[in-house]
Amino acid sequence: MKTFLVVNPRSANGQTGKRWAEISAQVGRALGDFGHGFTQGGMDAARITRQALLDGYECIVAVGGDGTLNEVTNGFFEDGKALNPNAALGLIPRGTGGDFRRTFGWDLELASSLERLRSGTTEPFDVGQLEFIDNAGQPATRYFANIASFGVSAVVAQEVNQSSKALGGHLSFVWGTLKGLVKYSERQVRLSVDGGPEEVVSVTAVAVANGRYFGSGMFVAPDAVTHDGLFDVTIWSNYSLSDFVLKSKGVYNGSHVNWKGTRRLRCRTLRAEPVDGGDVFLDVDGETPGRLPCTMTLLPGAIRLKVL
Ligand SMILES: Nc1ncnc2c1ncn2[C@@H]1O[C@H](COP(=O)(O)OP(=O)(O)OP(=O)(O)O)[C@@H](O)[C@H]1O
Repeated sequence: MKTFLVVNPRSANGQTGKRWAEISAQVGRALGDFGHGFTQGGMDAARITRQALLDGYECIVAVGGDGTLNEVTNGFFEDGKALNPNAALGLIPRGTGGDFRRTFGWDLELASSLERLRSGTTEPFDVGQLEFIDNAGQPATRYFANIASFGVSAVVAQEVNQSSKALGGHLSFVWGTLKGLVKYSERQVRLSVDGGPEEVVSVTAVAVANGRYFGSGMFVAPDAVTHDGLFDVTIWSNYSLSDFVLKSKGVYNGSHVNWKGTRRLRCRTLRAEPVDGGDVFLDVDGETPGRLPCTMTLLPGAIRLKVL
């Protein structure tokens, strides 16, 4: 498989760029010839990915955090269709949050990533398609690899992305979660799943999950599978700052699914709009591109994923 690496030099707090000579030498020893491009800013990874696929590369590897993985995933699609459904997405995780890799139990060691990339194994990979209102107020489409959510999670993501993440992934998110919960007030949102009847739910956060973790290790969708053709949706209602502080362990070990305010369902599409017309923001694989109303649609096995 012709391999191309999309490298975010700023990921892992700039360590990826600083250590690139060393990383690329190891990649070359493991894979032989490979192409690569450095990202320069927002959505650059998608542009580079699209070009690499058009140039005939069959395996595109995101070298960065969940944000880079999201942008690379976006680059696999044009006009709602995969450019090459047989092309594979790979990951050399270099992020601070690292939620996507946790679903698969992948560590941060370069040697284990290279073992995955060297193996010929791929599996079908479901991708989420999100139609929403972007930060400029325009209708937009974005794809997601891991989890799209709305409610307090987006306020937390905004807090975390504005910080330097110098505390490291976990502490940055714990601090961001506390600040987000102080700022956020519960919102009423009209939901409809798989085109069924509308229902108004009280939203602390709603996570529409392909993978299992968000918020730097919160085990929000413990049973999600990235090739089962379904979103796992977790709805958190009427949780307060004190719930999260006093019972935070449950969010990280998955036992929150048994709490009174947690509800779960599975679906292929979900539509959401705020009841009172105010802004409810979105968190898409850790980025905050806009707000509701939105429609999320699962594209089953839309591309392939490099696994061991
Ligand atoms: N050259 C660059 N300079 C500054 N920002 C960049 C550059 N290239 C990409 N970006 C931005 O970096 C963000 C993605 O960062 P990424 O997720 O890879 O790393 P991270 O923040 O360390 O990890 P994580 O998301 O897992 O916490 C995106 O918002 C992207 O637009």
